[in-house]
Amino acid sequence: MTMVFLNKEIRDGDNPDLTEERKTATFDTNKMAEVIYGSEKLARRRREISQAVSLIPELADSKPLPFLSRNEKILESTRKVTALNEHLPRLINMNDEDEAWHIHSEVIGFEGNPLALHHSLFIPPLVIQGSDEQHEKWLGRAKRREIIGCYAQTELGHGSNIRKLETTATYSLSTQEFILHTPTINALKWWPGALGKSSNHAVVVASLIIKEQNYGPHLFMVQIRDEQSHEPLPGIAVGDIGPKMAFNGADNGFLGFNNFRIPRGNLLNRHCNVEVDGTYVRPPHDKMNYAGMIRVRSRMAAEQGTFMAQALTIAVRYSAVRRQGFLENKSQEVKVLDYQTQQHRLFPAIARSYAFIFCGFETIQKYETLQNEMNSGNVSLMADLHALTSGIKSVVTYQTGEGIEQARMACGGHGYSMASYISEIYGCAIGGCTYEGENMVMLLQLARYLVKSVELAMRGKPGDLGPMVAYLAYPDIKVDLVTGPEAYVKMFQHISKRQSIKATEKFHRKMESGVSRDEAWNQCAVELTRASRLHTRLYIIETFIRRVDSIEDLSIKMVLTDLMNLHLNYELLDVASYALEDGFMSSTQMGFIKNQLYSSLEKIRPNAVSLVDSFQFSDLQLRSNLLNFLFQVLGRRDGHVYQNLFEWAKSSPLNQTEVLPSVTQYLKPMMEKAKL
Ligand SMILES: CCCCCCCCC/C=C/C(=O)SCCNC(=O)CCNC(=O)[C@H](O)C(C)(C)COP(=O)(O)OP(=O)(O)OC[C@H]1O[C@@H](n2cnc3c(N)ncnc32)[C@H](O)[C@@H]1OP(=O)(O)O
Ligand SMILES: Cc1cc2nc3c(=O)[nH]c(=O)nc-3n(C[C@H](O)[C@H](O)[C@H](O)COP(=O)(O)OP(=O)(O)OC[C@H]3O[C@@H](n4cnc5c(N)ncnc54)[C@H](O)[C@@H]3O)c2cc1C
Repeated sequence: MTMVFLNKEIRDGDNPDLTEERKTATFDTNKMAEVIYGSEKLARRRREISQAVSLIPELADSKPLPFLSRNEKILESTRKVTALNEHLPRLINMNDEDEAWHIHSEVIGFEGNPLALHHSLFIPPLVIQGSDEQHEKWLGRAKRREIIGCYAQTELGHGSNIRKLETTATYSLSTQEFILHTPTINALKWWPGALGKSSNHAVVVASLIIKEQNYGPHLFMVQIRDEQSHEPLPGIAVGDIGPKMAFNGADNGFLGFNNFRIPRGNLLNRHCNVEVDGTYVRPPHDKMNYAGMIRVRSRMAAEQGTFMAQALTIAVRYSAVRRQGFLENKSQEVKVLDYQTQQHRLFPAIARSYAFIFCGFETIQKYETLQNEMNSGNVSLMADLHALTSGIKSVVTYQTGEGIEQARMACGGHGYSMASYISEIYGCAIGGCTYEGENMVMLLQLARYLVKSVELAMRGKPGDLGPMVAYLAYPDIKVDLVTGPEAYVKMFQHISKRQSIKATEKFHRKMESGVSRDEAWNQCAVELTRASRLHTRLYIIETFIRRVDSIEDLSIKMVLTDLMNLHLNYELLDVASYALEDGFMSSTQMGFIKNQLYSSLEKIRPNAVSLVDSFQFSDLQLRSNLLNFLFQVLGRRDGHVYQNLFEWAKSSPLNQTEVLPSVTQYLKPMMEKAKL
């Protein structure tokens, strides 16, 4: 029997400690899910999809993944994703990217799979950069998965500095073909997901050469394997790059070309072209070929927010059933969630998860606007969005890594077991600090934009500043934090503005002292990245406040206001030294922030479990469902952790035999020898 309470999912048979938590909720988790996922329909669809998936046995893991070899992992992830594809048209709206993302993370989890990049990095550049004719030729086939593709940009020797990619695509006037070539070992493509063994096509980024002139990186559609035999085509060397920190269900690969010819029509040419006679037609923006990267980065805030939310769901539920030590009542040990230190570890990270997801909605919408504008030839929004998403991808990936690691530690010893699933989530999420632009490199991209903006403000042209950086020209007026969120924003604006100005002035001083521009930039780089982080954290705070302001349901608004206040105080405390330094913040204000922070922890405590329940991750998604497979068990919705941990241990292949060969071959002879 299911008891209906504000939190709609209280079930008989659940661990009573968790049931108790769910009863103290002051809001309805279904309603909160609507806020998290953007609408009643989206939240409901997620639940419906999870429910439907749970009824299809072949979509469950057939074996516990941590116990599998690399080959078995790839086989299993491929089995699941192909089985999923069979069911997909019945389960989701095939045109809805959110539904597709949800069902894949539900079924595949964090191991990766050979089609993940096909949908997220092969089809999108084809859509963005391909002409109508090229869509006609490849898009349908790709969408129907007649062909499998990946995105091959990074090389062994270069990832960040795309202008120095060494793979060349030389236009041959006589045959009207491009000749792809890998001139050195360093020029081998290296890292692309699903390139090694699964893909038979790739969008390849190579330097376009026409009549010995280098026109920089361009995108080409390249078939790399035979469609029948799946053997590499002559002139192609391709393979897997070996095991990684995570994503071991996917075959990240290498790729080399030996004067491999492709037709002229394989240059993705919606925005640029090479005509038959070798005339180059420029795109409307120099960095048009980088647009796909803006797209992926714009999706990373929401993506990473949900990664962290999954780790926190596991850690918070576990913290409510784990009892250890005493507070006042010496007859019963307390839930570890009652310790202030535990709350301080987990609750600010919950707030960040919400903040990143809300911020993610805004960036995805901004990207969609950019895409529409680009389609009609307007590229004026590109620079702003490039700067914004560069900062956001860097800050959210780093803070998500911190949050997931705290979630792991908050689970004590069991957090270190793969039964927690947290290490797998961490391995996947932390890759985000590197892929789609190494974080420092991307922070420095945003810094270029901030420096230019400060220079505009200094030249007395504040009117030329975009809305995102208008605050750089605001006067400094002291604020009283008691007055609420707006005062926090103003305090943060002051801190961010001051750091941007300080870094810019330092940069100018260096140049004035005779140091070259590039060298001066490098000597200020740490200060510049600090400016970028502050600017981005300010932006995230503002999106959180905007989202909470827009909510009508009072019970939801109240708990999200608590969460937002926690976020504001936690973030400001973290950067307070910047404002204490110039006296903009007083030590009294600092004390106020700390007290507010501790009081937010207390306010959130009764809602903690329901705040993570609201993400509505299924046990399958958290790999906590022991019914389908003996797999990770710590974040189970029903809270029955201990008996399932024991089952998990029993399922270890090591326990399938009492005496291991390691004992018979080595330990026993050693002990026997010692007895002689
Ligand atoms: C379940 C789990 C699932 C999870 C599934 C996980 C899957 C993971 C898949 C991963 C895929 C990948 O990693 S794919 C590979 C991704 N690779 C990257 O992201 C590479 C990062 N590097 C870059 O983007 C570039 O090289 C960059 C750093 C920007 C430098 O480029 P350049 O040298 O050409 O440019 P610069 O000289 O520095 O700058 C020149 C100007 O161009 C502007 N500029 C630069 N990029 C711009 C852009 N995109 N849009 C607009 N403008 C741009 C700058 O602001 C400058 O403007 P001014 O200031 O006005 O001059
Ligand atoms: C899980 C995963 C999946 C990936 N998938 C793909 C894929 O599908 N397709 C693809 O093409 N690529 C992929 N990549 C590659 C990825 O995009 C690159 O690794 C990434 O862009 C970083 O580039 P790099 O390896 O050259 O790092 P480097 O640039 O070599 O970074 C090394 C260090 O140098 C520093 N550094 C470099 N340049 C500067 C600078 N200008 N200023 C200051 N510091 C600097 C960095 O901050 C870093 O600390 C993937 C990578 C991973 C980890």
